[in-house]
Amino acid sequence: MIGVEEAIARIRAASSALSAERVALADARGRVLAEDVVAPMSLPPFDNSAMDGFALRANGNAIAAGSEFAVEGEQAAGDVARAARGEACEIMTGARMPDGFDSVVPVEDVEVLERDDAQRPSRIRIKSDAAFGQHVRRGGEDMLAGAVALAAGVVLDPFACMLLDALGVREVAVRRKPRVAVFATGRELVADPWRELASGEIRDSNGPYLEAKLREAGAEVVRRATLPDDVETFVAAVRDALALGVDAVISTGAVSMGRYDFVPEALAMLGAETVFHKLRMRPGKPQLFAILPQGALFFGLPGNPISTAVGQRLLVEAALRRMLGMPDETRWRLPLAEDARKKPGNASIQKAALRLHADGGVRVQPLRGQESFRIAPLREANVWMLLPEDGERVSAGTLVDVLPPSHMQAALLGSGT
Ligand SMILES: Nc1nc2c(c(=O)[nH]1)N[C@H]1C(S)=C(S)[C@@H](COP(=O)(O)OP(=O)(O)OC[C@H]3O[C@@H](n4cnc5c(N)ncnc54)[C@H](O)[C@@H]3O)O[C@H]1N2
Ligand code: MOO
Ligand SMILES: [Mg+2]
Repeated sequence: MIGVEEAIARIRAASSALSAERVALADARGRVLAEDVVAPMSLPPFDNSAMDGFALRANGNAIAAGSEFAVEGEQAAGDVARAARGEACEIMTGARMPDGFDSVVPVEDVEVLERDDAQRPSRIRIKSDAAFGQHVRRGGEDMLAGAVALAAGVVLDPFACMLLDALGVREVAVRRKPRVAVFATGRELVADPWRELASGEIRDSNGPYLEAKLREAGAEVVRRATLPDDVETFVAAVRDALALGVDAVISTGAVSMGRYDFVPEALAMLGAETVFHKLRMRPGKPQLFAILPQGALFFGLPGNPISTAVGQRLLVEAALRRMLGMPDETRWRLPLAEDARKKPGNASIQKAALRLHADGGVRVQPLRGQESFRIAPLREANVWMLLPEDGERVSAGTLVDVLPPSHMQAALLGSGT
């Protein structure tokens, strides 16, 4: 039996970046850049005023309080470049600096001495010393044309899109979304939320959970179904999914030791190569990973809801990140808020909550109810923590691995198709 890190390493080795496609920036939110974006222009594009006030020519010198200037004309945001004339020019925030002007005095730091017939200031006195170049936003100060604006592998979240919109980038090369199929197995499962449960039945919660999390992680769920405990039906469903050209098939249930745990048999029938089955990890021990004949990946996640959730987060997301050309994830290392218990000999992945403490530090709080059937503690959870194989107690204050919420790494990935 292999450990968690070896399992992740094997999954990464089996996953490669998908092809790129060009899409309009407006449709690219949440997608992952496949190529660096080079800034086609500088930001700001031209020297402009940061304040409403008066543009002056300081010519490299400070301007003393009490200095007076004749004002000629005005320059508003949107006005074209203007040739230098006069000693001062009325200027608005965002307006292009007129040629030859280099400093701006805000309107509130100015006394208007005279006005023209249209009641516009024609002579001003500045109230306090002004520094050369003040309140001017220089062209290219934020970003220079030709600089790498965003690197390949970056998620186009709203911050990234704000930059690209400002740069006038119309189209970007992004990775194709991984296409996945999700099959929840078990004849006890009821997919239709309107149907009354018969004796022995439960609702399918893994299927909708996986669909939501896979989308959030950047995948497109092209098929999702609830299947009975029947190997032939399962094999047929996987073949149909492969015919749709999926990159991965993800199932839940039927990977343990029960009479109806048929997934290993189905994989043999499909001619798949099983890379691992069972990990030194709790919960989620019977995780299965295989490669289907056409190269699609197969994840057999154990049926208990928490085992499914940790398999998706720890294993499936490692593959999706490679497919999307994203950097492999780096875990956070944070101190435990209190002692945590675990079984020796197995890594333990636990429901946990990052909490901000009065001292300003963030600590990882292990939550009550770690059993793999318990989903109610997830109401409090915001991360998973991963404790090492050795030992049965990890004491408060120890730095532990934390898997951050995937949306914090993957931003708004796949919030719709
Ligand atoms: N004799 C042994 N029995 C079990 C072992 C073992 O080592 N020896 N391992 C246990 C562990 S650990 C796990 S995890 C589970 C894994 O079971 P399976 O992957 O075979 O899953 P099922 O048997 O189909 O279901 C397990 C459990 O989860 C519920 N379930 C399944 N699918 C869903 C779903 N879509 N939504 C909600 N709940 C679901 C199912 O009803 C069962 O209660 O095996 C242990 N047994
Ligand atoms: O490994 Mo199972 O997932 O403990 O419940
Ligand atoms: Mg079972």
